[in-house]
Amino acid sequence: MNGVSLDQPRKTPKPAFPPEELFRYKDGAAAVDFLDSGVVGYTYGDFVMLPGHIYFGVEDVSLKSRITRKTHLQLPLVSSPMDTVTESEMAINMAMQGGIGIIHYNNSVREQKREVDRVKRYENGFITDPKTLSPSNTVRDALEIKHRYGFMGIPITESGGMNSKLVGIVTNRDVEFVHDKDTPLGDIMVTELQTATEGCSLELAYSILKESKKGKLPIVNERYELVGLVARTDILKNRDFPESSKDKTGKRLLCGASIGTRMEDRDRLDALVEVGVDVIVLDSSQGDSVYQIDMIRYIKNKYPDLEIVAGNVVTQNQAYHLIKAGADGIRIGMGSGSICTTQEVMACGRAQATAVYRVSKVAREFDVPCMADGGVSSSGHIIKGLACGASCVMMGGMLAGTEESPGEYFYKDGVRLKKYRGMGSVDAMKKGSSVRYFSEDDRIRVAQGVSGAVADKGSVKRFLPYLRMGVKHGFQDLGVRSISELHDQMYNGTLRFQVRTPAAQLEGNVHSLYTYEKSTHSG
Ligand SMILES: NC(=O)C1=CN([C@@H]2O[C@H](COP(=O)(O)OP(=O)(O)OC[C@H]3O[C@@H](n4cnc5c(N)ncnc54)[C@H](O)[C@@H]3O)[C@@H](O)[C@H]2O)C=CC1
Ligand SMILES: O=c1[nH]c(=O)c2[nH+]cn([C@@H]3O[C@H](COP(=O)(O)O)[C@@H](O)[C@H]3O)c2[nH]1
Ligand SMILES: [K+]
Repeated sequence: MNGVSLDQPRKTPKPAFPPEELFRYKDGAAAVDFLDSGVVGYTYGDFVMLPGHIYFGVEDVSLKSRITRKTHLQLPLVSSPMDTVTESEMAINMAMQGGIGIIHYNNSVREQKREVDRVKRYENGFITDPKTLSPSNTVRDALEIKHRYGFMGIPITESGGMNSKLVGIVTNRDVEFVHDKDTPLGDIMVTELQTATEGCSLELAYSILKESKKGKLPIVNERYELVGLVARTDILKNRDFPESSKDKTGKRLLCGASIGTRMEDRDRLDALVEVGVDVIVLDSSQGDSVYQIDMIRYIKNKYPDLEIVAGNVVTQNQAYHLIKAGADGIRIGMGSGSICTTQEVMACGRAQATAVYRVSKVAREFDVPCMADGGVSSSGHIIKGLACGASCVMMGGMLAGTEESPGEYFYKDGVRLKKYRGMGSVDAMKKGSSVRYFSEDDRIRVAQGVSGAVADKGSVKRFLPYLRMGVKHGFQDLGVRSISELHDQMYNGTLRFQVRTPAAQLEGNVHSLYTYEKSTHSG
């Protein structure tokens, strides 16, 4: 043993034992021993992984991964293309934290295009919809904004709105000692303004701010109309996202979007490509169809560089067909989602852990990354999805109750909730997806999902870092420092699993308590 004193920091992470000692005993089972079974399907709750040897800190764990052959992520998390989960706000925040969001298509082409465009144009630091006032607004109005939103530094424009001529700025200092709250802002606003022109880089905007020692820098177009604002405090915030997912330009956030496999989806595709979509997800519960194969070939022919995630699949043959057609990523899951009734209604699907294991094994032969989609309700499930061979994990229900998901919060029985529905629920079909479900003469609607509600989860700005940390701790316990190491250990049998009996599953959860509180994340 290479003795290292306890209070000395370990500079280069190194196990305390050589490999033959580290893995001396074959305890538990290899993935192949149970997940390869053609008879029984297992899912995340059915098993646990046995701990490995810790020889590095959580900060040494890297969660870098891929969603397609060429699309890299810093965090292996993806938000599902559902109309109660992913629009631009979710996608921006997913990408800022190193993951990616897939904009749903239960909307018009114009709406979906606009959402993707918002993500692609987003630049952290540039405020595109700042609160503005006009010269005839009063000090009271300015104080009201400060009271409500907690900030000062309000651009004053002729009309009081954006895209109107900039005439001044009002800061804390200007209103602080004004006794008459009815004083018009036009009387006290600062009119000698330091501005930057539309299209300037964030670096330039920040250097102007630093030099001028101002708090806010209005951005104007060639007609001196206000088009944005840069805040000094964002310089600091900007440093909080060094790991965001960027496209080939290195500047814009990554963004995905889903489409279907009908003729009209080709127009949708063109619109999305126009605004720079990075990943197209072909959204179907049963991906192995001639429709999807035609669509993959069509896309690869028209846009050879556009990355495609095909699916959904749960068998090796399904995956093989889509990979042969040209898929760059595979999405796995049929009936495992929290809102899914597919297995019940269609009698088709597969238990998720077995599906992920079997499909990923084939996709690995072709170097095509897999996404484990659905059935995730804890950080442990994310770790298990990755341990079964997935390169990233897609979530719907986990993210639906966050501030960044579409929809408003409401209260039921004193609990703050947000609506969450399956894309195959009657509710969602009524909104638009019914065209995908029924031919014109088909009057009978067969729903494949339900509509419900999930509890408030706060902001993904806090929730994703919590999930990231939970996953990193899991990797540390397993003794693996990266997803590729996890996969290597799983395939070569070093990573050990164990199936849990129903009693063991109960034991592994909270039990025997009269009451308890469970917090999903701090803050
Ligand atoms: N992952 C899962 O377990 C499930 C997911 N979902 C979600 O629900 C939504 C809809 O899923 P699906 O119903 O599978 O959508 P889909 O668009 O793949 O299929 C709907 C119907 O349209 C048909 N169709 C598709 N393209 C066609 C074409 N070019 N010509 C003629 N017919 C065509 C299909 O065969 C099917 O009968 C998606 O958002 C999906 O992710 C629904 C059920 C299960
Ligand atoms: O059977 C289904 N009927 C539906 O209406 C439906 N809508 C979404 N999905 C799929 O469920 C995934 C999200 O699952 P979770 O909430 O468990 O994360 C999603 O990512 C989808 O794969 C559906 N499945
Ligand atoms: K289900």
